[in-house]
Amino acid sequence: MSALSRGMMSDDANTLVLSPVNLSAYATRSSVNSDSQEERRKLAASSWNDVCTRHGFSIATLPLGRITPELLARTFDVAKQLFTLDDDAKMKLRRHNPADNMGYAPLGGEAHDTVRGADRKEAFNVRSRRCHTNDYTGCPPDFQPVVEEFWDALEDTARALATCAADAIGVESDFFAKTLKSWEHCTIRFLHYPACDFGGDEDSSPIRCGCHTDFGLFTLLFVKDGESGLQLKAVDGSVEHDDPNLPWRNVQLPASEDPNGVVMLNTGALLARWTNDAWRATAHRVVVPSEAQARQSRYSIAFFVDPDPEMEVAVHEKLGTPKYAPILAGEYLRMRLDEIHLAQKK
Ligand SMILES: O=C(O)CCC(=O)C(=O)O
Ligand SMILES: [Fe+2]
Repeated sequence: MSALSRGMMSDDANTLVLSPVNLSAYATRSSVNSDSQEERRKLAASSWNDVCTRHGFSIATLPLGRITPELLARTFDVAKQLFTLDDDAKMKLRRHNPADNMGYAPLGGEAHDTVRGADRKEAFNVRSRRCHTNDYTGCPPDFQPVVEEFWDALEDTARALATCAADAIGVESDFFAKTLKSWEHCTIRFLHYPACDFGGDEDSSPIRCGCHTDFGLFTLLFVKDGESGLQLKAVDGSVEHDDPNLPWRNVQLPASEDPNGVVMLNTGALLARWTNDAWRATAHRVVVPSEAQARQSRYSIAFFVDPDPEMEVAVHEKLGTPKYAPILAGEYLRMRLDEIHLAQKK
């Protein structure tokens, strides 16, 4: 467990301790629609709203719906087995291209930050089995069943969070959730950042994941053992991308949280656009903060939640004069994915 990620420090210019938001009233199905349930939902929506109007990152404690610490641990185990395959075996899992965004993506395949160079990460992407054929040939035997169980749990929870987001910004409860039917554009991305050289400080060390904002509605991010390295820029006003005037801040979990029992929630650029910038999309990156961190692997799992591609993303009339023209969700995602792959070719 990383001491760095669970320090006793409070917020300062260099660190941001993520606020826990209690979303269980949304994630746990209850047949009883009691007043207290209603109160808990209101509290959840308003506390998530409070974070997201400042920056997009918060945490929720597991279990959240069917996402339990136990299922998460099993999922990390199979992901680790996959990344521990030898290089030849992993190259056979390579099905990654901009059009389908599935399968293995080797080291050096993506650059978010063209100045710092390619990300020091390898990834394996899985998409909804209802719309896509994930090819698990060559994966460890338990990978597919565990990942499918995890996917189903993620879907349920993401739908609940979409409802909470709509309540939080004061539009119809199903405003976002009704755009999540096919899950066609959602992706689970398993990430492994292997051990690497340490250059003396984070700026002269390899970048594990370059500066970016997530594209979609929101991302559920799980970081094994809460390993450090994640940094963000808490934005002010309508800044979405990397503003050189804002400092990078190290993300920390509250000391009271078990790092393997939380999920980080991160709102994406599409949601910022959809809420007319009422909610933030926050630039973030993963660096190598110390020699000790450089010496070890870092594992994380991101579930990128994107509306179905044919859904129109138009600012709700309750959210003021639209700053953005309506766009189809699929068109928007394609535009953002192309940006990464173009940057990589530069
Ligand atoms: O691995 C992490 O902690 C963050 C990964 C991330 O931001 C991403 O893949 O979009
Ligand atoms: Fe991200």
